[in-house]
Amino acid sequence: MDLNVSPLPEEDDEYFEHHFEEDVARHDNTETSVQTLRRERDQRRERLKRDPIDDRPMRVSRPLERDEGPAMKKFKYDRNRLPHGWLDCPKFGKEIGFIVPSKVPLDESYNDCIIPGKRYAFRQVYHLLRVKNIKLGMIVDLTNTDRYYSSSDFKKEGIKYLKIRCQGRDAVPDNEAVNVFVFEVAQFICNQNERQPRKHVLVHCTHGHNRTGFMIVHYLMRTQQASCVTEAIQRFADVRPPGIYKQDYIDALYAFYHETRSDLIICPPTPEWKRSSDFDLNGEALPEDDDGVPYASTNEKQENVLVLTNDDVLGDKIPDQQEFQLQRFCCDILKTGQARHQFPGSHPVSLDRENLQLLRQRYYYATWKADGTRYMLLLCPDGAYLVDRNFKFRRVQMRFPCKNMTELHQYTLLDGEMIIDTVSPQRQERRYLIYDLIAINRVSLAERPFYERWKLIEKEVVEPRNQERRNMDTNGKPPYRYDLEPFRVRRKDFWLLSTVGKLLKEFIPHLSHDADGLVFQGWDDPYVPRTHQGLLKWKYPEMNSVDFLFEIGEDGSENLYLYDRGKKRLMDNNRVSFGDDADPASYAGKIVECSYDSEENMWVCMRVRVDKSAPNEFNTYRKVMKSIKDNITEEVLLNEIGEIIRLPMYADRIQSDSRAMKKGKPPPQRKM
Ligand SMILES: Nc1nc2c(ncn2[C@@H]2O[C@H](COP(=O)(O)OP(=O)(O)OP(=O)(O)O)[C@@H](O)[C@H]2O)c(=O)[nH]1
Repeated sequence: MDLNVSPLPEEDDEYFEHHFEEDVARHDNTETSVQTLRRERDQRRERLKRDPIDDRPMRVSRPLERDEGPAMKKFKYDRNRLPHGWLDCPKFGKEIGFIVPSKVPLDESYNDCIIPGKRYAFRQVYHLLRVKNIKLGMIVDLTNTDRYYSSSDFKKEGIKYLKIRCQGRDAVPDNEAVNVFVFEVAQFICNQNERQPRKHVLVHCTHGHNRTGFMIVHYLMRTQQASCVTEAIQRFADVRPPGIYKQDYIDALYAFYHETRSDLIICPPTPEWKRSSDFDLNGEALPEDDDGVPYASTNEKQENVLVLTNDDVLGDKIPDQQEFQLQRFCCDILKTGQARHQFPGSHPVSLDRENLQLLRQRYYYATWKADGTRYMLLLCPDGAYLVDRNFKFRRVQMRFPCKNMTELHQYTLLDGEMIIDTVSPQRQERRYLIYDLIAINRVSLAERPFYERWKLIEKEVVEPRNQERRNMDTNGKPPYRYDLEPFRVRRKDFWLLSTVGKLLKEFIPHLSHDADGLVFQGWDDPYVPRTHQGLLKWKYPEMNSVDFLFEIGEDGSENLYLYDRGKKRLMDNNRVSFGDDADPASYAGKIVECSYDSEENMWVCMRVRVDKSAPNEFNTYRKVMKSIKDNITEEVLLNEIGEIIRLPMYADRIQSDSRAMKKGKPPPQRKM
């Protein structure tokens, strides 16, 4: 079938005038009716200007002729056609909390096509809700077009209007759109003055079933008004029968929340009012989305990503305002004051001859320096948020029950490294290695000694997940599938200094992920945000590195920059090599991590840091250079540690720690 869908803009005005005259001729010629008709004509014209693509007529069942004739007029008049099945689709459902699911209200310009009893514009919405004693405070429009009504009057009425364009049909709303929906609706409902009557949120797509139901199910899940997907889908179906009637949407919800599909949920058949209109005259489904907008098929299977990398972007973007709130929480808990845009995570300094003395003065444990991507992880009841080094948050669908096993964590803040374990040549697993716990359920632990925080990681975070998983396994089919989460979670191990030799020679070479050195962690230290002079990192000398900004000057010069108190600083006399075949121009504007080649007296680019947007501070560079010059080799380090552990202060504490471990407390050493 030849579908001609191109709008004919040059003929629009003529078309509107023609129909205006026809309409006037059909009505009595009173001033009011002419005025009403003129207003309707102008509204149609406005809508077309606003949304020329979406408003064009698409559903034509025969080829168009280029001449002006009755067929053309009929075709053009279709631009005000009703959405398929709209007329007989029930207007709105019962409230679910403070949300009312609805079909799209169509403004007065559609009145020609709707007999009075069936009209459903915002005038009718206000009236019908008033009868039910419901006050409307917010409208969420999930349609993919602006052709149904104008939103310009809502502000005057004191109603918040939110447009989230969702294509519909085969494509479920994307994860970012869901994040916006849940955040905005929750903000609106929760921030209302409790002493005043609560206002409701009207959510509509075209018919108020699939996209609307999908969003509401997400909302119920994330606000914990439903304990599982089955319950949420059922609750929506109860208030807006028959609920979601697209199998793909139901499957996507189960998949998103990592739940096994329940046999209790059977996808209802397409309602009668929709079915009859889903086919064209030839009985074929038309290639349109639910709003009559052509859509690109999303059925093409996404390529399976076979190789995991540390640069993969994990999780989904969240609204800026939500990000700001979460940033504020982290800064408040760590008391980092005004600098809210800066990542507040603790950062170690390089080991050199000077700070090596700290190992003698304070009690340290050691761990391998896992080489993946640094994230803090903020656990909220509505999901978990990965916090990267740029202090950007992305939502991941993870489950973190509390120790009491009935609630989920509410603002628990972790710190750790995301690594990729190569389990076998064919199998990789992403794993988050937690090495610190900064807050539990909004209570800061930052002042508590490290060893307490470290113990609590297992008790409060890891063990409840494992226990729930075991319980589910013994109860039969688990509704929640931990194995489908985007990464696994484990506490990172720390060892007595006396085992550093073993750590370097036996443990690190057999690790199933990359490691680039050691971290020395003060066992009694509080959590220190940003640079922590007492937290020490030792890197294999060839891995000591600096992150530069690389740029090519107008004269073709290759320049390395650092930051010096926030300003770009050119590092004169520092040269970089990218390898024989590499084109330096392809690195321009990027942050490059470089190691130092002492023989050639130049930097060697190891990789591009896509996780960082700024180079190292000059101060960091100075420390790295010092540690390169000091050249603390494995041998120097082990000799030094050999002496330290014989010091009385260390020997005593090592003994008491070892005794404590033997008394049934889990030893920190564990095979991976
Ligand atoms: N504190 C701590 N950090 C660890 C541990 N294991 C791995 N790391 C990582 O080590 C990083 C610090 O080492 P750096 O070599 O400075 O890491 P980097 O990402 O290259 O940082 P820059 O050189 O400053 O850009 C931390 O940000 C963590 O990502 C650990 O057990 N404890």
